[in-house]
Amino acid sequence: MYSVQEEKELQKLTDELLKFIEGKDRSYWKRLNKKEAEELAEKLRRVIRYHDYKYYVQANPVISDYQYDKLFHALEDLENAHPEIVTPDSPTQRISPAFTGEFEKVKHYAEMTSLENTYSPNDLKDWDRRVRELLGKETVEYIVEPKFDGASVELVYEKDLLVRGATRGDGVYGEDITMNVKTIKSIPLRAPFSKYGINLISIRGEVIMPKSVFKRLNEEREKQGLPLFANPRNAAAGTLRLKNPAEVAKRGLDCYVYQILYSEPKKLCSDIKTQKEALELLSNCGFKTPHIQKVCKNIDEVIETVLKAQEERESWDFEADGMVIKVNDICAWEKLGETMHHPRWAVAYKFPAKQAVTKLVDVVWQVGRTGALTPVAILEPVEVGGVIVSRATLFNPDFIRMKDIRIGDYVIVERAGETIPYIVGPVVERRTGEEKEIEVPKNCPVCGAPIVKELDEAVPRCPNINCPAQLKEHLIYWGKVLDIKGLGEATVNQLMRKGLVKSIADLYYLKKEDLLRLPGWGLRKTQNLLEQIEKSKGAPFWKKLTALGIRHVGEKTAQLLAKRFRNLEELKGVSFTELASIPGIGPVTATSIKNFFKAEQNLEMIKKLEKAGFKFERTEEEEREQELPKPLAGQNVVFTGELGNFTRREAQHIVELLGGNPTNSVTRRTSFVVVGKNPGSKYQRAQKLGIKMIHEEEFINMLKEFSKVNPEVRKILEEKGLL
Ligand SMILES: NC(=O)c1ccc[n+]([C@@H]2O[C@H](COP(=O)([O-])OP(=O)(O)OC[C@H]3O[C@@H](n4cnc5c(N)ncnc54)[C@H](O)[C@@H]3O)[C@@H](O)[C@H]2O)c1
Ligand SMILES: [Zn+2]
Repeated sequence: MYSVQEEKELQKLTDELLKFIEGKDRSYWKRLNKKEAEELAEKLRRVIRYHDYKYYVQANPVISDYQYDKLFHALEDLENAHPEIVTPDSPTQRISPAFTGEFEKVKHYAEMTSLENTYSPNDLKDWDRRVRELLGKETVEYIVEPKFDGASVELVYEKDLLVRGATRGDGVYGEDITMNVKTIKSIPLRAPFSKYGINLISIRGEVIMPKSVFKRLNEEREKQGLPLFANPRNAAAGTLRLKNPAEVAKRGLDCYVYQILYSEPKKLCSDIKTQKEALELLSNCGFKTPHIQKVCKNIDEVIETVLKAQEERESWDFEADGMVIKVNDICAWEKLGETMHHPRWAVAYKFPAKQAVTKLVDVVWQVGRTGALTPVAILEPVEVGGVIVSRATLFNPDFIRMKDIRIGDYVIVERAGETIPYIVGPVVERRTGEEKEIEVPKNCPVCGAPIVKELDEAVPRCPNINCPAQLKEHLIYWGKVLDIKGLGEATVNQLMRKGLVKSIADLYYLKKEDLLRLPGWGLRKTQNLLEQIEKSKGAPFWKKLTALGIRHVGEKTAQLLAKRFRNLEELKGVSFTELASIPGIGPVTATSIKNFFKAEQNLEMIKKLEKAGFKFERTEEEEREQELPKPLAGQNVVFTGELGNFTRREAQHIVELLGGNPTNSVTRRTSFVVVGKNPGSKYQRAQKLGIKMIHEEEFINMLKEFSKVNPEVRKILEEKGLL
């Protein structure tokens, strides 16, 4: 959507505007003439739209919320001072659209607006005064709830059944994410609304990722060398947009609901009179509602409540970025109405950001267990929300480039709950000219191997399989893939600690005497391990390739490669272009393979392995199989539904044996679809695309025919009693 050049320019404009609007108020905006006001407004709109895109669509904001709100308020004030310059597409006139384009658009039952933000008790008093004036009342009763920091959703129930879940989108239209929403355990699939005389109801809530879950997810991602989520909100929003509901289900999302948007035949105001009553109804129907929902008789009590919550929020298991104050009387909502952007009957009180400014002294690069290099900022120690912070993550080099962070800069550090402290950005105004650019090291800080970059990732990596930072992981993986019993984590730890294994190849030079000297190692155990290691020399070529742990070369890819190349020499010798053009490989995997063989350390290890008799070449059995006819060669086969005679994995394996390519999704390139019992959405998709479909029986008949030429397949069919 935005080119790198445009992004740079917009970042620069953002900084200029933030500086420019600082300390300016309504009286200043009033003094501008129409042309000046228009020009300034257009600039503000451009940067706000850009930050909306980063925040809502990419879930990757590049300025703090506080800075964003400053820009937004400036635009609001400017437009208020010059009503004639307002355009219908101004961000103040509508909720920023957040459509990925990957889901179907649906219209909400009622508009899902945003909230007005306030930052101090005084702001709240002003807001209360306006509410009382508009309602013509001495005092107004409010209700205070946490402001959950997640992704807003609309849930629709018809005759007690959950029929739809949608994102907020642009407030009027959202995206249909029903499949994903259904995987969230705290959202009931059936809720007894009919007991309360409701046939149809649309409710609003927030899907969040609990802090504890978020922490685990990021730890997991770090292990896998995947980019980390900056905070639970991004993680929740990102998860809801996954295309695979099974993956969503694994992520441990939670949901709190806090508003009835629409219901029938029971109506808001006439039947459901207060927000408190609405929350109780939702709770009685089995939903999670805010754990704080305090009714306050006036604004002073509200202020007391929000300040108390501000103290306690660290102990909540979800992230909240403030509290929401609503007029309790629902009939008053209509009287107060709303702007294009937010209701007048509710307001958010934002907790002060846990931010601080300090000096970036240095950047060190950490090598993760998968070889990923992560830049870590070394800071002059500073207190952020009650904790002393001296290190913060800079995520990856792209992040550093995007924000133009330099060594010696004063930087804004933010910490949100369980989140690792991170750098929001530099304080450009405080630059002296002495700052230095941050460079990605050319060599691994742990082992010295030249650093490589994969095509699809922002992370630089150390490609050396024997890099001390990675060796342990690789040894365990090696043992697992080659089925070396006894080479588990405990043994690997022992071998590494005693210095017996400094490289994978060392496994094949282990001596009986050395092992016997290890605590707890008798003759049996020692012999077993040595035998297992010896046996691994006879593993198929494709398994040996898998064991190398080259990024993007899992079992399937390794099998492809082993079919194409007889040995490692052939694979090493092939050009990038040729490698990348093999179906199922592509440029990303090809780059990764080439990178692997670029590291001297890896080549040396392979030599050492071969010297010990561990040969990277096809076994006789693999050669024989290679010569069998491949009747499904070049065909992409998809399975849907349950098969009676095979597991999904078995069926896919048979297709592979016959030279075919089992894939998981139906596209125009699919050759045919095998349909089992209760087929899923792939069935409809195949129908729509006019792809050939066969039933399991036909599939088996086909296999019977092929088994005449392929003994492997014959063996499987015989074992299953199908021949
Ligand atoms: N940093 C950036 O680049 C950037 C960009 C765009 C937006 N933002 C931030 O997002 C804000 C706008 O986002 P927004 O429109 O989602 O508004 P918001 O997050 O400030 O507040 C409104 C949201 O609060 C949620 N909410 C949580 N608990 C609630 C409760 N109990 N009752 C009612 N609503 C509740 C709702 O989903 C609602 O959409 C901005 O003010 C800014 O802080 C930041
Ligand atoms: Zn290294």
